[in-house]
Amino acid sequence: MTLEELGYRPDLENYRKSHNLEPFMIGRVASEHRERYHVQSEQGMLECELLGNLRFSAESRSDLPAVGDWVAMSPYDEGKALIHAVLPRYSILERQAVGKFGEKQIIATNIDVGIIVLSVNRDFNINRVERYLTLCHASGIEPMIILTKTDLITQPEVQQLLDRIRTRIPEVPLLAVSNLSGQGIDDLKKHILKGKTYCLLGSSGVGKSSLINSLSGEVRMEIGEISEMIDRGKHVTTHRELIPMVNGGILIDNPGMREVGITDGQSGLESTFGTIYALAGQCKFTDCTHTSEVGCAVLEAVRNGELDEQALENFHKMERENARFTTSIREKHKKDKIMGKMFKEVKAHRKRKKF
Ligand SMILES: Nc1nc2c(ncn2[C@@H]2O[C@H](COP(=O)(O)OP(=O)(O)OP(=O)(O)O)[C@@H](O)[C@H]2O)c(=O)[nH]1
Ligand SMILES: [Zn+2]
Repeated sequence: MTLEELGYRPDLENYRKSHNLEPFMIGRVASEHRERYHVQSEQGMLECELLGNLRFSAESRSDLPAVGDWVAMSPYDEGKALIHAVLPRYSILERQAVGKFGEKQIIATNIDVGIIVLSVNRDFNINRVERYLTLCHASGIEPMIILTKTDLITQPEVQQLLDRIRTRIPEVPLLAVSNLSGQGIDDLKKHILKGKTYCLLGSSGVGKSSLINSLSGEVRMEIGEISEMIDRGKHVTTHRELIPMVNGGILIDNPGMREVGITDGQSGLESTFGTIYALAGQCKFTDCTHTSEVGCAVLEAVRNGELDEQALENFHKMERENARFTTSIREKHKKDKIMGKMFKEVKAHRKRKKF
């Protein structure tokens, strides 16, 4: 695969040139496991480790390579290379780190489009779509919405559901498909573009794996598993999370991606709830919370049917979660600072006492 086919862009090449990275080989991280990486390059899949310098200069885990990253490498053995640098990311999908309150964990980077998936049956839930939408907006990812399993209901019913989504979310591309009958799949394929990177966001069981099969550019036994010739011709199966799609698109699918979204504190509310923010400008009080105030333009819009009440409820809920998350980050930074100060004092004390 050429770098362009992997999604390489002119701005990345410019960065490479202006930062003396021309002698290095460029590749894209396809999987990561305990600081060992599989990197897709024009020479095939390489097994990579970090150059010591890169690890020691990293201030946090997010400075280390993640799936989707473009990296500069130097090969040192057949099929092996050292990673020297991570090129700048144009989008980052992250979530609150499990068990570490207030800390973030990168799931994947350099994604162009987030395909938000919901199905016509049990999973039909516009609040959840708004959550994924907010996540996309906060991450620098362009959203699109796919309603799946349309074969389970009649065409007018499908249209009704699409209309319900449309009234709440007016501007995001919206399509309906069935993985079973294939209806709408050709239309969806037209939205997949060469060199663009996609990810699928949605609850378990909405049909993400089936969509990957429908949109996958190659015949595969099991998604993400491929055989590669590495280690001097030894044939091994590696887990790969950059999946070729139709028309030359690239799909990132990794375990973290399947868990992202629902409880993550993220900003980006302004983009998802643009209508509410616009209305808020007309509220009587500048610090209006849009809950019970007199002269609240948002509540007025709900009363006269301009704004969906559920959208406002969802907004309030997400806003509260976001506030909690922001507070926990602030507390963590404060704690880190206190710990740092204590550490310094102990060091100075030891120096004075010479032990
Ligand atoms: N009727 C119908 N069933 C579908 C369609 N797409 C997927 N399914 C079924 O829905 C179930 C879940 O589909 P998956 O593709 O595994 O869903 P998923 O989102 O990948 O689920 P996770 O792997 O748990 O995240 C399977 O039994 C599929 O056969 C569809 O368009 N129509
Ligand atoms: Zn208000």
